[in-house]
Amino acid sequence: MSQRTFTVRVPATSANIGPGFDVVGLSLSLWLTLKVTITPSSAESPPSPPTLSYTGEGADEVPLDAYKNLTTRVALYVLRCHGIPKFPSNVSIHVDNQIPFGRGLGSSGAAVIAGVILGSELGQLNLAQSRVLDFALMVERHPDNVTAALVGGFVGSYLRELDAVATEAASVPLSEVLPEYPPDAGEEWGLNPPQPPIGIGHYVRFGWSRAIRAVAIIPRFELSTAKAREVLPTSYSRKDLVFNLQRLAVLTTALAQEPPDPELIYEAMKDRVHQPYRKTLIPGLPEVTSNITPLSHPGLLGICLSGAGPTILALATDGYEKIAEDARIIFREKGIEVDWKLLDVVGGSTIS
Ligand SMILES: Nc1ncnc2c1ncn2[C@@H]1O[C@H](COP(=O)(O)OP(=O)(O)O)[C@@H](O)[C@H]1O
Ligand SMILES: N[C@@H](CCOP(=O)(O)O)C(=O)O
Repeated sequence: MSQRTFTVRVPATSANIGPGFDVVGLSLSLWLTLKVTITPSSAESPPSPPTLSYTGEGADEVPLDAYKNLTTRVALYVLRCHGIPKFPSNVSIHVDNQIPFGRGLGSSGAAVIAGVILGSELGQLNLAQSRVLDFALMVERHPDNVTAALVGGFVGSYLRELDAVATEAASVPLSEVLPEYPPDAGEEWGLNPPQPPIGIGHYVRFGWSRAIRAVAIIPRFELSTAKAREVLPTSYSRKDLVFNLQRLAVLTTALAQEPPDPELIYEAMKDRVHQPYRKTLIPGLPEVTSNITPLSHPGLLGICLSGAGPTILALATDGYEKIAEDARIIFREKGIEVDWKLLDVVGGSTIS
């Protein structure tokens, strides 16, 4: 048997786009890339556990132990669900990552999608795209990032209502889906991990005007998505829900129109479901989103928190640098330094 190599690429994502909390996501031109080599065992190359190397964003903090790293733990979960108790021998994985951790640009969603695809490739399982999504949704329970990272573009998704048995399978604690440590010497994990119900996630890809680019203004601090979800209320007023539903309905079509209409989009990117609560964690958020407008910044269409933050996403057709530099000034007044990147909407995950 000869050496096998393949490459998995998964894009960054920006979820919510204002009113679409846990519903819409946009794939953006920063990539998580895995280069995988599987060398057949031989006298010169005896079986060995997977080796991981890592460059780019998060290189100084990401675990390189395959039983601790999110991507490889997800891959192992997929393998175990298919009756394969461990990684194949002699797998080496080099990860190059452009997606900053904990900034609201979908780094964990990308790592999860990469892990499911990795598991499918290592086990030669040939998982269909919808099944990849099912596995990803067992780990990352909101569909917006993982769906956009998998299929690419501007995407809306929902989770199917599950029957009682499937609900139980899908509500297993993550620690059981992804046990963190290898089994003790001489033992193997059982082959009965919770299987994802079939067809959990459903999505549709919206149109996207080719004129629109994304300015990501990225504060130099991390905010975990879990922490940014803890501050959200468990119930909302009808007024606030209607506010968001009205805007989301308009936004999904407005971002496909040529030319895009800033007056329509700026208002349609406002939100009352998550951003008002997250401002306590992101000093400067309300000032940036209310002081940078299409009137003050020609070319701007709309501005919102990217995912759970702290990154700010500005959609624009021009004036990118002024938008970013003025946001920098506002954040600096709050003692926060930022980096910014001009990004494009890209296609989804690939294996080559
Ligand atoms: N490429 C990666 N490999 C391994 N773990 C990752 C990778 N990307 C993200 N993670 C994990 O996900 C965490 C960030 O997830 P999260 O808080 O949801 O923020 P984000 O908005 O970046 O998705 C990181 O601290 C790290 O533990
Ligand atoms: N809808 C989620 C999206 C989280 O995205 P991330 O990129 O911050 O992980 C939320 O707003 O909590």
